[in-house]
Amino acid sequence: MKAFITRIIPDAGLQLLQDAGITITQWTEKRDLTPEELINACKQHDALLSSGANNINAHFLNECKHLKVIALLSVGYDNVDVPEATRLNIPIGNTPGVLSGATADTAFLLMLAASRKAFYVHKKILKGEWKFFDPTTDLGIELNGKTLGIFGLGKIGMEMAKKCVGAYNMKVIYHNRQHNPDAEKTLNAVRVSFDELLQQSDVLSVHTALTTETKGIFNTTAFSKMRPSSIFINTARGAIHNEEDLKAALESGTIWGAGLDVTNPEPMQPDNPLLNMPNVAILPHIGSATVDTRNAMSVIAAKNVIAGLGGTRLPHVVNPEIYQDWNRITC
Ligand SMILES: NC(=O)c1ccc[n+]([C@@H]2O[C@H](COP(=O)([O-])OP(=O)(O)OC[C@H]3O[C@@H](n4cnc5c(N)ncnc54)[C@H](O)[C@@H]3O)[C@@H](O)[C@H]2O)c1
Ligand SMILES: O=C(O)[C@H](O)CO
Repeated sequence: MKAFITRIIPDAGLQLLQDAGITITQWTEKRDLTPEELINACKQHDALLSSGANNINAHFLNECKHLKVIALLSVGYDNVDVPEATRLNIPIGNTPGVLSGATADTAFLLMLAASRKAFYVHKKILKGEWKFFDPTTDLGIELNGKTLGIFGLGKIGMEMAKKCVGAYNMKVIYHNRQHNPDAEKTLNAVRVSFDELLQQSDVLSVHTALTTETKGIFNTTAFSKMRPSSIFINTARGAIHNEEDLKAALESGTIWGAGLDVTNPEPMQPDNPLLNMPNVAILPHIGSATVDTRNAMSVIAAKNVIAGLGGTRLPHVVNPEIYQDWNRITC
């Protein structure tokens, strides 16, 4: 059995695949594969282990319907046409849970960096302007006792909420499809409507998946309901906010600041004005990028590949409905 891997992954995952007797090809170039290159590579393999950068759309899936499994090295799967994969009986695996702490750390880092204009004043040092800290424009704001609003209180949102309560005794409100009884019990979190989340948050942190419902939901209308002193954080997916509307809200003082680990499109271009705004902190989608977390993700992804190639249920499957009728699985 042969697996194609679209980026360099940690040895922990590679070792598991090799121990299972799977022949591996890894894409090691510093650029992403083109769609055609990905299809051509997958035609020679039985399984795909994919970074979030690949567009697993209906065209790809129909060209590569022989694949026994597609294991993502991510928890998000908005880059995959899941209904089409399900129709073609291709199990899709992801890596939930193990990256929640690291991604919440990234949201926390961005919150703090935006609140103290840290990236902006750091750039002043690089420009030889250490002495020119301007108390009329460069002062930050504090977070102690402020209200944290979480949009999408799942695994990562919960980790972010815990950190903010622990560090700054922040009050937690959230907007979610369902109640989160754990957060309500342990953090006194209060579930609110979307409008209340916008109106009451001092820091609003986005932790939902990108779906048709959440795409572009943070637009001019949403920003106009937020507090002028508020900070918008997005570590989920760039397309959940409208970048032009965010820029306008920051320029006009409709909101105070922003921290982004995800942009739309990615990569963000170096001349993007957001990169030079004082109250904005931007990172290049590094949410899960720690040695420990990437090791753990590679192990889950490898286990998903091994299960898929063995014709058994993936430990972490996005489309479990394909297992409703086991006879439909072709091994
Ligand atoms: N920056 C990064 O590197 C990075 C790393 C990991 C995950 N992510 C993103 O974070 C997302 C969340 O990951 P998670 O593990 O916390 O997922 P999760 O499923 O545990 O949590 C998502 C929560 O959002 C809620 N939700 C979904 N749609 C909603 C809607 N329309 N309105 C309100 N709530 C809604 C869900 O009910 C759930 O509670 C992923 O889908 C991924 O896109 C980014
Ligand atoms: O969804 C995820 O896990 C991250 O964004 C990594 O791509």
